Amino acid sequence: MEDEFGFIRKITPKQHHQESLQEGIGDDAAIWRPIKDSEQVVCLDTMTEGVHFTRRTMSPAQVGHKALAANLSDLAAMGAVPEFYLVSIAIPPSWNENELREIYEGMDSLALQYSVDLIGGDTVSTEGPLVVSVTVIGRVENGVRLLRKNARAGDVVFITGVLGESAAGLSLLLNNKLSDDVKPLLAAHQTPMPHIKEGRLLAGLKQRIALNDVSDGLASELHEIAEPSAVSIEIERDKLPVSEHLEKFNSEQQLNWMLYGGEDYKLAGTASLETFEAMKQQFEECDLQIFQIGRVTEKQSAFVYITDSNGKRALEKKGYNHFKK
Ligand SMILES: Nc1ncnc2c1ncn2[C@@H]1O[C@H](COP(=O)(O)OP(=O)(O)O)[C@@H](O)[C@H]1O
Ligand SMILES: Cc1ncc(C[n+]2csc(CCOP(=O)(O)OP(=O)(O)O)c2C)c(N)n1
Ligand SMILES: [Mg+2]
Ligand SMILES: [Mg+2]
Ligand SMILES: [Mg+2]
Repeated sequence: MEDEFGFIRKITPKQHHQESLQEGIGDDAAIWRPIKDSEQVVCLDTMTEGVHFTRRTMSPAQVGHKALAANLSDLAAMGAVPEFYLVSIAIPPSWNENELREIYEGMDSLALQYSVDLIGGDTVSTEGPLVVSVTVIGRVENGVRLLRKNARAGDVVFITGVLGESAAGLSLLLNNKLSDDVKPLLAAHQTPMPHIKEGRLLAGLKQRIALNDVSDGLASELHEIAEPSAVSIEIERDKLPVSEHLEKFNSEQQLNWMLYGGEDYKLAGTASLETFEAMKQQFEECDLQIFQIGRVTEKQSAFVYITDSNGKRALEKKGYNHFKK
């Protein structure tokens, strides 16, 4: 690596897509003009080598893709349109300049699909593992609040896609079981696509909807809705859609990945039956998936249950947890 200034020059975009951008990379900070009648939405997620990826599980371009995708997924869970992103990267000596460029290429090609502009960041060296933090900024129409606390008794619980593929992909990568037929599972882990379009459809309904993206696993995300909403949630085992790519694994393994695997980046939420019917119709028209998997109940607060042929049991708030291993 020559020096950080040369590196920054190389990763600076030659053009931008958001007309609201006034000043991007190159000064002390970026400036943009918020669009009328909309509110700003912002979030940040980090990927650390050894925790979120290893050299064996992900290529540099995939690390870049996924770091941005995980953030876009949080904007999707707020129903927002993504506009800008910033990247902080802490670089150990073991990563060369080509690999770092590939990380940015991975981000860039995903960013292009949503016309999201890179407008800043920070570059530092470290003796620790590689750490990439991405901040994304977006907008949502005034007053749209797809909040975790919005669930109410009687609501339908839904998800916008199948779950468990990413965890299955990770398991195959870690156990070196790589054949052509598992490629979709590897892709689910390495290059997940955020459900921006789904989030925008949900925002467009202008109804009360509780929403969360699935980063830590369905069980954990449903608790994150149940707790602030002070409701309980019951899902049905038989209603959880099983990915065709998971069919060859046994039912217990499938369920474990679906409930606790995480990094699916699909959306999970609740809405009234009436809103859900409207949702279903719009998703169908756009050829997008949505599945009803359960109901919100009012009994005891903040429990999540699953029912199957053996009856009903409580689901722990288990899933990926950085401080419990
Ligand atoms: N270190 C931190 N400092 C400040 N806020 C944080 C920090 N970590 C997480 N948060 C905030 O806590 C909330 C939950 O974060 P998190 O569980 O990471 O959500 P998600 O799974 O959607 O990424 C978010 O509002 C996030 O911005
Ligand atoms: C090598 C490796 N081991 C384990 C995992 C699994 N994993 C790491 S972090 C994580 C959860 C999601 O990351 P987090 O930082 O909690 O994102 P957030 O919930 O803030 O979006 C999972 C399932 C992985 N991706 N790679
Ligand atoms: Mg987070
Ligand atoms: Mg989230
Ligand atoms: Mg998490």
